[in-house]
Amino acid sequence: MADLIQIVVIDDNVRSLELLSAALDRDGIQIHTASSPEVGLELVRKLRPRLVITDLVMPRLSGLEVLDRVMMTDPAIDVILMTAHYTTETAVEAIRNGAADYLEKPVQLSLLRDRVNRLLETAQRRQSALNADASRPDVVKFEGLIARSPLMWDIFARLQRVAPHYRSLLINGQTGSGKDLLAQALHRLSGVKGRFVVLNCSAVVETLFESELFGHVRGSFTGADRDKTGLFELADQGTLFLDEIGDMPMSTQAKLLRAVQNQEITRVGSLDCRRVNVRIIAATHKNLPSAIRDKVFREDLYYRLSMVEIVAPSLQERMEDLPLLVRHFVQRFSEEYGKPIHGIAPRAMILLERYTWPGNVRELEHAIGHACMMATGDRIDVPDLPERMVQACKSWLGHPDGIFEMPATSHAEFNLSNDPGGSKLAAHESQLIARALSEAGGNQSQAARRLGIGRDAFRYKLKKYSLERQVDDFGLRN
Ligand SMILES: Nc1ncnc2c1ncn2[C@@H]1O[C@H](COP(=O)(O)OP(=O)(O)OP(=O)(O)O)[C@@H](O)[C@H]1O
Repeated sequence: MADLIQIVVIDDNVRSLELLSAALDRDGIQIHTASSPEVGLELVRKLRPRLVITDLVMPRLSGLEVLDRVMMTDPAIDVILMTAHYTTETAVEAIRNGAADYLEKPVQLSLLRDRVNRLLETAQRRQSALNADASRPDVVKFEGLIARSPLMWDIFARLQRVAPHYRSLLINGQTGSGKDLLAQALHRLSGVKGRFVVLNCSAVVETLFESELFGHVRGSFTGADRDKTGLFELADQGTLFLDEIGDMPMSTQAKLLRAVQNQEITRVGSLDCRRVNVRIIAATHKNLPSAIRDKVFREDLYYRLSMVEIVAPSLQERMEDLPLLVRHFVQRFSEEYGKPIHGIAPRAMILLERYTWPGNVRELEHAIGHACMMATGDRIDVPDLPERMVQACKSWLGHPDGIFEMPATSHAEFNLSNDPGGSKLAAHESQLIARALSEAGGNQSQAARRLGIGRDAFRYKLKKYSLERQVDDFGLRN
């Protein structure tokens, strides 16, 4: 039988304890209650529960102190705080300090059940994504984002935590790293009823910014031949995503700040204020603190937006996600183009692993799209990849046509239908390296040449697959 999930509930109001326990009671869960924070913390130390739900205001020890002590005991434990005095600021602050969620009292029991189930489910899926068979797309997907790296699953957990509470949020990350997908995920997770409205700030002419954001009335400027609804109004009760916020002119930044703070807008050429209820997600690949120093970005707007900041990691920082992303894009494009492409030749996969991906996932998506279009057989090979990448790779390999000289089929087969995320490829690659070394009698330069890769690349692979001992067995020969 699977282990029961342990939950500790702490509240000095016994009636409230009973209600919460009854609401959460279901198969697979064991609930422990404590009517004082001290007893609750003792239970936490003894049981190491999956989740702690605690009241914020209690005699002797507040919920925030309980949160602190639980984090010290085991930061992996999720803590939900409950308070009768909910504000966005305190919620965000508590989440910054490590809380998993922050609920208003009296707690709506269906909402509590929903949030608890989501937390438990994400923890479970994170575990599955990090472990074993990551080839199942449902296991390695979170709101449309594919990942198995701990870095990304930490971000997914943060998204889930802040989504119900944030009013404005900043996503920072290199171009093509998935900022747009993260913003969409946040919008969906926030549960707001309104639309997800996007403005790409780098695509708007300076003079039209205000009218885009706030709308205008007919006749307010040359060309304004009818009333126009601005994006703030379109996003009412929903989310406004301001992509490339670093490209917004200073004059518009001041007006944006006012609109975000007051949740009020005025159409250009009108005197009427309109109330709106809009959440703002801003994204940029720029370094905003340095833009503030250069006086092209307002500090007050930055602080407002970065109340919560999410950093999207580059693909280089999470290369363990590469095989999954390759699989995903090959599947997508082979369906799109109606071609029976089932995999990628090992030497092409090696090239993808060695490339530095300055354009991140978008560049990978384009590379695989290109390769699927070019492929003549049932799998992608090096010549199918964009020429620019192959050229870049040739120069690192130090042997102009080395990668082409490697056998395309021999030892390794990256097959989409049965390879769980590249582990098989790695095993084959390590065999290939070991064999080349043995055939070259332990001479690394020769073995590298046989494989058509540079010495540094060869050394890196030796280290990666812990094959250095094999070199020692031959004695060091170069
Ligand atoms: N984790 C992921 N799983 C699947 N697809 C992804 C992932 N991350 C990014 N993509 C895809 O890569 C492409 C680029 O992603 P996205 O537009 O979200 O990046 P971005 O950081 O917003 O880029 P830019 O800075 O240029 O606006 C999109 O087609 C997106 O679907």
